[in-house]
Amino acid sequence: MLKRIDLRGSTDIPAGLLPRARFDVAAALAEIQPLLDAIAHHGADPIRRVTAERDGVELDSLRVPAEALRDALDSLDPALRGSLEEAVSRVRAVHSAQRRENLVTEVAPGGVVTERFVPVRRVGLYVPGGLAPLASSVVMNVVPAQLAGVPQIAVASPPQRATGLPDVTILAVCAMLDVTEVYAVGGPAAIGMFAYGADECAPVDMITGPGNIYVTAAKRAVRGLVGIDAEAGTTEIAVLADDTADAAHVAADLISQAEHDPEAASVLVTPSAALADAVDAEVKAMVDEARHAQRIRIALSGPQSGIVLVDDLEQGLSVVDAYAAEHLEIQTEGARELAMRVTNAGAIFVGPYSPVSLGDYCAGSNHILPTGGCARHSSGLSVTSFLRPIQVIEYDREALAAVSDDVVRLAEAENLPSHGKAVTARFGR
Ligand SMILES: NC(=O)c1ccc[n+]([C@@H]2O[C@H](COP(=O)([O-])OP(=O)(O)OC[C@H]3O[C@@H](n4cnc5c(N)ncnc54)[C@H](O)[C@@H]3O)[C@@H](O)[C@H]2O)c1
Ligand SMILES: N[C@H](CO)Cc1c[nH]c[nH+]1
Ligand SMILES: [Zn+2]
Repeated sequence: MLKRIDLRGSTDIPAGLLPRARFDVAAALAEIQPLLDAIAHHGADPIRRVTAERDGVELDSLRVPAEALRDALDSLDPALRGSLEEAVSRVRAVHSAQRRENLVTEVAPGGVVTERFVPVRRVGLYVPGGLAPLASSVVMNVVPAQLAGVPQIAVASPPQRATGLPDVTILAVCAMLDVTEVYAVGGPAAIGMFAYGADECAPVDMITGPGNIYVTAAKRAVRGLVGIDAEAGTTEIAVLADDTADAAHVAADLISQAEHDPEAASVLVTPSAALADAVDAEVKAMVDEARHAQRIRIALSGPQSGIVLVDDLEQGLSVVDAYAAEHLEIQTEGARELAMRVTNAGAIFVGPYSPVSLGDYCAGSNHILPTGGCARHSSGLSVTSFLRPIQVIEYDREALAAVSDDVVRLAEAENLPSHGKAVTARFGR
């Protein structure tokens, strides 16, 4: 089911040889740009129209009423509530450590630069709810935003056909975390609503959260007007494994992420042809038993998935760095040491007992992670995603005088003498 790419004997890793989806974010952007333009010009009407067409829901108000949030929490199964609370407490533990104190540096006597970490004022958090209602993505979005001190938090998630509201567990988690501003809007329409404002929803300053390729494209389109986190699009897993790995575990992990989307990518990188054969056999046996067998089969047999054969773990490391997966599992001898040498990955899962699905819910790490190679330059969602460092510069007379000749010389070198004069004017020169 998984195609083979044989890189053994290659000295370089041509990007075109690595498994990637054919339909990319740029192509999706062309499809949804007219919807974004319509929302920018006409507000809620195009949102109502696309929601009726695609989600089968005629929206009256975009906003979820407060009583629906309360009812959802009241009806939440106690065991599920306990598991959600466990997830929240682990995510809070890890993310609390990311909070930042002001940094004060005395650059020279009397010359101080203070770096203040200021939270974004208003954020729109997207929670997927198309193929699966990702209540855990409420936790992964809201907890870091709250710890950063963001004063206004709005959440959007697609309405479900049966209720006309977002999934009931998603609503319950919003209520659990004291989020009261929730919208029954999904996909690129939600991103447009957050960016431009519509009806009751005032425009936000930043949009975060995962979603399908159209959500990702919409985030790319509005970037600049608003801030965004990484492009956290269609799920990917890469597993770097040698013959110490358990083929059944590797297969289960590849399948777990393929379950998200027919476009999801599952890639095994291994120097062991025997492991490759064993994983392939396990995958074939397991897929038929899976609840979402059809979706998984499409994902695993698509051009975005496959098994890459390498000479050794060193070449494997180069391949996974070039691929820059959202999730990278390392199931090899000396896995921790290898993990510390990886430079490009959204998150790294080390050893036989750290599967990606642990990180999806309960590791304490964040599951909103960069996809499509964006892990080369972006990172997963964190408290710092919601904080902007603002530098405050404060020099006294003596400190400015001490460095004035340098400023004048540097300004002259750039043919900007008035810059120098703005300093010397303070000393009657
Ligand atoms: N990278 C990450 O951090 C991460 C985390 C969790 C999930 N994910 C990914 O999130 C995605 C969730 O996708 P999903 O589809 O299940 O839910 P979704 O909520 O992202 O998208 C569904 C919504 O999009 C709308 N929509 C779909 N196509 C559209 C189009 N062409 N124009 C306008 N609206 C459109 C639907 O009507 C619906 O409202 C999956 O691909 C999953 O792999 C990524
Ligand atoms: N694996 C997803 C990130 O790509 C996150 C998730 C949420 N629920 C289950 N999984
Ligand atoms: Zn997952």
